[in-house]
Amino acid sequence: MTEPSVSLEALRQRIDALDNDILRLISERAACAQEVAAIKAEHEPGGVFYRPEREAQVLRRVMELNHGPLDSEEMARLFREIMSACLALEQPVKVAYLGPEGTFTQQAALKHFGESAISLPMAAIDEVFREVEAGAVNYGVVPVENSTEGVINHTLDSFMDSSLRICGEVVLRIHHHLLVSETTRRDKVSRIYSHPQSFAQCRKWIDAHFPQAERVPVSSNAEAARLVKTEWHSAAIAGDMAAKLYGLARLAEKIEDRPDNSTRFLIIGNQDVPVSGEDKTSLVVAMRNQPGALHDLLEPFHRHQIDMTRLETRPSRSGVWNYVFFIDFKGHRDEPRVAAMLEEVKLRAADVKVLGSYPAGVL
Ligand SMILES: C=C(O[C@@H]1C=C(C(=O)O)C=C[C@H]1O)C(=O)O
Repeated sequence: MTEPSVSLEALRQRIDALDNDILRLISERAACAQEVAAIKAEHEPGGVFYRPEREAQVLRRVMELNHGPLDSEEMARLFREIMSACLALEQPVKVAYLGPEGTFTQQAALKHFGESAISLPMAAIDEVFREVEAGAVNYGVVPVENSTEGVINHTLDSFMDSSLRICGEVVLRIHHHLLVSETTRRDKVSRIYSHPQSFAQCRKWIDAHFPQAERVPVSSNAEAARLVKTEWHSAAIAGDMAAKLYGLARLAEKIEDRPDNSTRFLIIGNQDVPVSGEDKTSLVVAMRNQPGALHDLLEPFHRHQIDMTRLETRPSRSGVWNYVFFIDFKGHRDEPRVAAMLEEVKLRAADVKVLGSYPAGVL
C-alpha cells in the first residue's frame, strides 16, 4: 500500500506538537494539584487530600465543555485518570472492595478512583466496613442494588451498626459472559459456576441454551472463573475483569436477560462531603410501629418536593423497632430545603441517621 506520505508526515508532526502541549499542560496541572495538597496539609494536618465533590465538579465541567469528536464519557474517563494520577503524587488513595480480585466491585472501585488508586480485596462486605473503620484504608466500595435483582441486604444491614458515611456512588453497566478455559470441551459443558445474583440475572439465557447444566453457586464471579481453569467440562458466568484475570475465552457474550442490567455501588468513608451541585442523600429511619407511620414519614418529602429515588424496608435488628426504612433522595443535607425536611422527619421518627450526602454518580 502506498501512503500519501506528505500529508501523513505533516499530520504526524502536528500530533507530536499537540502531544508536547498536552504533556506540558498535564505536568502544570499536576504541579497545581501538589500546591493544593500543600495548602490542605498546612490547614488540616493528617487530613485527606481526596475531595469527592470537587472531583465530581471537574468531571461534570469536562463533560459539559466537550463538543467531540470523543464522546463526553470517554473524555471524562481520561480526566478521571489524570486526577487519579495527580492525587497519587501526594498520597495514593487506598480502597478496600468486596473481592476477590476481578469482581465487578473492583471494576467499580477503579472506575470511581482511577487506576492510580491502591485497591485491596476483602472477603465480605462487613470486612470492607471494618477496614475503613479501623483506618487501614481511606475508603471502601460495596454493591448496594442491582437493577434486575434489587437490593443487597448485607450492605444495608452493615450500615445499621456502623458510623461510616457514604461519600459517593458509582453505577456500572453489568455485562455477563459465559467463559471457558482453553482446555474446556465446549460441546460438553455440564456445569456452570457463578454468583447467585449473576445466575438470577442470566436465568432465561441459561434456560434456553444450557437447560441441562448443573448450576453451582459460588461466593463471587471471580471465584467461578478461577474454578473453571481446572475443569474441562465447566463454564463460568462472569465479567470482563474476571475473564482477563484468569485468561478465559468468551463462549457467549452479554448473556444478561436485561440489556440495561446495572449495579449501583457505594463509596464509604469517614468524610462529610460538601455540596457538589448535584447530590444525593441516604437515610436510615426507624418509625414507631403504629398506623399511618409510613404516611407520616413520607409526607414531608412530598410537601418539600423532594425527589425520593429509593425506599427499602428492613427488619430492625435491635428489637426495639420492628422495621427501619432506607431512603435515598435527590439533594444535599446542607441545602435549606433538605435541612428543613430532615428536621420534620426527625420529629416524626423514633430514630434518624443520615448515612451521607454525596455527589450523584458522574460516570
Ligand atoms: C486538587 C485538589 O485535590 C484533589 C485532586 C483533584 C484534581 O486533580 O483536580 C481534585 C480534588 C481532590 O481529590 C483539589 O481539592 O482541588
